[in-house]
Amino acid sequence: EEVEALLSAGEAVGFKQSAIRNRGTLASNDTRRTSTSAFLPERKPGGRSSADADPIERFVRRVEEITGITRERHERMQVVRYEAGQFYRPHHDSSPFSINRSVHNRVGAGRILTAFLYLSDVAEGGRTRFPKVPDDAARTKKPARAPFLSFQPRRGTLLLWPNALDDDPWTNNAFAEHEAMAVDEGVKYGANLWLLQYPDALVIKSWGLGK
Ligand SMILES: O=C(O)CCC(=O)C(=O)O
Ligand SMILES: [Fe+2]
Repeated sequence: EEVEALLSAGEAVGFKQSAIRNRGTLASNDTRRTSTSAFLPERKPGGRSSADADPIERFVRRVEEITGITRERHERMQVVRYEAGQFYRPHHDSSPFSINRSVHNRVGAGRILTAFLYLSDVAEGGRTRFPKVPDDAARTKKPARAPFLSFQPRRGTLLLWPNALDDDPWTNNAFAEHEAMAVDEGVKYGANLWLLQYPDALVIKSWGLGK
């Protein structure tokens, strides 16, 4: 039900060519990311709807419980869509924050955790792969293949990973680099919920996403 609700919310907003940040400025048509995406409306901290009536509300509460990070520090959810052949090359979800730590004005900065929910099964391709994390189990089974950690999308499965270092939240965890491999067949959907070091209000404002 949560998956269905997130898919319809994405459809309602409409999927657009995903933008990507290049040294702080937004660039679409980037060859590193060919998928489309939709940012869902902000979930107001004061405006908690009933979890019984709102499956997205149930999902958000579960993420709050699991991570201990409440919605003031959630970015707007982003639903992503990949058709066959589409991908997102290796990247880090959190921007480097060294330019001016005192002003939280760069979108994508301070994304300390990523919660990524698969909204569809993908039969072939479309894996989420962490090219800096050796996967010893996979290497033992298939020495020639899959030496790095990767996941096949399964509808309803949540991946949660740390983008920052525990003892220095402004420094990127290099192992958190990841990519969405090209989908071979079918359509892949997922939802990003980025959990922030600071409340999201300033980010939304500076990126022009808010009212
Ligand atoms: O689609 C995936 O498997 C990962 C998506 C992703 O990395 C992102 O949207 O930042
Ligand atoms: Fe990502």
